[in-house]
Amino acid sequence: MRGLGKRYRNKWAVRDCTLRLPAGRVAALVGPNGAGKSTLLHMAVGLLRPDAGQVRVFGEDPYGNNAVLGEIGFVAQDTPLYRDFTAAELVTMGGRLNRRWDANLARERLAQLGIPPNQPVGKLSGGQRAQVALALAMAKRPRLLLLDEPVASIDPLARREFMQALMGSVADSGTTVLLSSHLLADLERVCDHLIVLNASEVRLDGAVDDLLARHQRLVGPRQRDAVVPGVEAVIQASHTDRQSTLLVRTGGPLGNPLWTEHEVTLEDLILAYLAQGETQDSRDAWGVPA
Ligand SMILES: Nc1ncnc2c1ncn2[C@@H]1O[C@H](COP(=O)(O)OP(=O)(O)OP(=O)(O)O)[C@@H](O)[C@H]1O
Repeated sequence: MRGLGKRYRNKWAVRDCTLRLPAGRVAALVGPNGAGKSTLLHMAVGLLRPDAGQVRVFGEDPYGNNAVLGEIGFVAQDTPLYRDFTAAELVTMGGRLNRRWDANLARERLAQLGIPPNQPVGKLSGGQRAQVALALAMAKRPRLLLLDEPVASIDPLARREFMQALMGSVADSGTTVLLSSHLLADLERVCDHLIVLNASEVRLDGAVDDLLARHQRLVGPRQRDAVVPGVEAVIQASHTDRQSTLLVRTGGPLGNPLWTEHEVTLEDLILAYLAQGETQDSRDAWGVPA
């Protein structure tokens, strides 16, 4: 994605987004409600046409491009399916519509999950429907798999099982995965790349290991607006009467005797970048003072 943007009327839902997904990895797309995650995914899968910049999938523009769409699996947030079809019929239909179709994979997954094959999917529970949609997306054996909050409605055991299956499929087939989710603990286990989107813009993008190595929590004597040598940016600061705690981006260890350095977790990092959101526009729209 280069300078990618999408506007609804005069408001940018995604603005100036430049990033590259690492092939064969699982990347997490994280952001608060309304940050622009679904809009970004819809542009990547060719369902929305960008208003600025460009997105390329395997070197091609995905918009209306059937050749490249054959390589992409996508499960939208509301897991849309033809509701009158049974899961078994959908598996058969997938075989007619896709070049590489692993019907056995879909059947095995759905059997293991106890999904009834002969009931219209409209009559399944929301979580069961999500399982059917995910099984179909995996059976397509896509080179790129985009999932918009895939596990939000699935129970914890099935969620763990799905994440493991996802990792297994990446390891076996080299699929590149981008998944949006609010469930940070799940992401911590499976994702090796992170993209944080907030207020329409990419705030953080990189390999999880690198990002964790480049951020630290510093605890030291209370200093408002502290300038600590070697710190590139203060992402989040909190203060008590005596002590300041800073989540910072650094080039490496600081070795500053005033500050103790602590490692951060992926969850710390994500929450710190999410907390940076600007709400002034929203306050203005509601006529509520800051
Ligand atoms: N069809 C549309 N028409 C107008 N505005 C839209 C439309 N779809 C999305 N938006 C706006 O674009 C912004 C981004 O929405 P988007 O659905 O991409 O966010 P999201 O990060 O996926 O949110 P969530 O986590 O709640 O699913 C929001 O401000 C939303 O109100």
